Amino acid sequence: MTVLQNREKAHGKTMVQDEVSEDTLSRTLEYLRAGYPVHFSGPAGTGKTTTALALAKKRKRPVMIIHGNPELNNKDMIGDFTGYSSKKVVDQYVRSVYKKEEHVTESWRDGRLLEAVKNGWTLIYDEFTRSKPSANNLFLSVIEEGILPLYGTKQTEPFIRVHPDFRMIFTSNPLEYAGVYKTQDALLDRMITIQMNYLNEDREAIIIAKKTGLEKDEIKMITGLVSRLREKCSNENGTGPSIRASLMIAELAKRQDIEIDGDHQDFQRLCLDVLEFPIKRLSGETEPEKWIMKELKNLSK
Ligand SMILES: Nc1ncnc2c1ncn2[C@@H]1O[C@H](COP(=O)(O)OP(=O)(O)OP(=O)(O)O)[C@@H](O)[C@H]1O
Repeated sequence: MTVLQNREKAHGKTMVQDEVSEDTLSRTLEYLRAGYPVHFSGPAGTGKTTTALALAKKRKRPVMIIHGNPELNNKDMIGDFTGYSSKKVVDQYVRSVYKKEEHVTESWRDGRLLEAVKNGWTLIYDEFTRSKPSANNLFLSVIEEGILPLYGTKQTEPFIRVHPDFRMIFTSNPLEYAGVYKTQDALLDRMITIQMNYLNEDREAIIIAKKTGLEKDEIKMITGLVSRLREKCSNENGTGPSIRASLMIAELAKRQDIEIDGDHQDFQRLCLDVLEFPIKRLSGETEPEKWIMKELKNLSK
């Protein structure tokens, strides 16, 4: 279970903000305040989780994170009995009298959703479409009726009421991604979906400069290279490498003191290592090294 007490840095996800992302955050914060769940949807590496964490931090409430996966079920969400605890008292104070009392109780552990709902926390449900749609049915009652049904839990109450401070932020990848389930329309209909897309090379360079301490102009060579390759991939009806690839190249070049120069052999090797496989995988291009080397030529100093 992941509970963040207003600590974005715990995931290394400190958000670098500019005017556009500040605007997104302030708009979505208003939606949350009004009680609507917010959903960030878009390709991998477009900053959905980073934005969700920064938004949750703005509420200044503890944050519970659930990561979507096909194994997730109602027991993870609501809770489960974890076993038995027993208490036995044997009283032989009077020798001729033998008195034995035994109490057995079941031990209950709250699930993640129940805990967040009860305490009025902010819930981030990251990549929620990776869970089976049936596991997400509970959210319909939470959003629509303001109750969390305690199905099949042997609890005496049939449901608990949602705390008035409880709020939800969802993130998801597009349906074409491997391992993503189609979400019930009824659930999508009840949230405000913000489409996230790749940032342009300038905005990516600002983020990476802040994260690595390298000069923005140098980083722009990397983000330019990656975004041109991304464009080529999308022309082939695929998706391309994300900001993560640019971040890897920048961090590794800095760490190994490699000059950011398209003619430099070590830099070429690094770019090929980072980019060849994702381009091949995402676009289906059989000779990605040719694309990369051609773009690197334009980066010569
Ligand atoms: N505004 C930003 N400030 C700081 N870092 C950022 C920002 N946007 C993206 N990043 C960095 O880019 C990378 C990808 O971001 P993030 O994990 O938020 O993307 P995502 O859309 O949730 O990806 P996925 O769908 O693969 O989970 C991370 O390393 C993150 O730290």
